Amino acid sequence: MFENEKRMAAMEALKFVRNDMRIGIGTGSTAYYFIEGLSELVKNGLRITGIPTSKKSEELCRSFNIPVDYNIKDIDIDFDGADEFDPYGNLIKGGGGALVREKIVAYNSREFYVLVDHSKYSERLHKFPLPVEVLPFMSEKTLENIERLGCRASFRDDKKFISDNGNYIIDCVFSYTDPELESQIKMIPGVVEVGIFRHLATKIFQGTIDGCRIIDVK
Ligand SMILES: O=C(CO)[C@H](O)[C@H](O)COP(=O)(O)O
Repeated sequence: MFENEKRMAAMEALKFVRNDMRIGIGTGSTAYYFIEGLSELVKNGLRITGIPTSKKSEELCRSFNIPVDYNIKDIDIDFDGADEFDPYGNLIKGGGGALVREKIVAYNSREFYVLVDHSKYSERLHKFPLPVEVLPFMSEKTLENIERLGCRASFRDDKKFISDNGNYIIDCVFSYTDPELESQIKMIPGVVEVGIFRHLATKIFQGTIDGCRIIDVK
């Protein structure tokens, strides 16, 4: 859905990539367009090092001959998609189950550029269930503890979905996903990471019917 908008967001963001940059490479269908476009630039001589946020994106990079290295201290810009964003640049991420690595890369990047289609915007985060990665150990209790915060929660694909880190994803339906929930959920033992990304995005590239809108996050 909205493939053209996703492609336009990715193409606009690619204009910010320069020689010798170390860049975070996201996960998902919008990130795919970014990786595809990046591979063309690399083919034409651009020198960059990529830090992929999932095994899938790493495989894609390698198949496109995009150099990959995880032993990088400074990441210039991270480019990734999102499931939902609000006017303050708060994000829900993890629809593809890659939230742990995505958050590590975003946190350690000087800039974090988010690539989305128009449908991802909400005045208040409520449309997309909040993904939470949890350890398998006593995960039923972890789910119960998360539900106590006021949501309906379920294991993704009845525990058949296993993250790149060997963990489960719990999808949590809140009537409103208050960004403040990030720290409350993270406090629960067994929780590895929460798909709320606050104070991380620096620019949002939102594909629209006739182009791409760039939002600078204050
Ligand atoms: O967080 C993610 C993966 O864990 C993705 O960035 C998010 O799900 C958006 O994906 P898409 O670009 O396919 O809509």
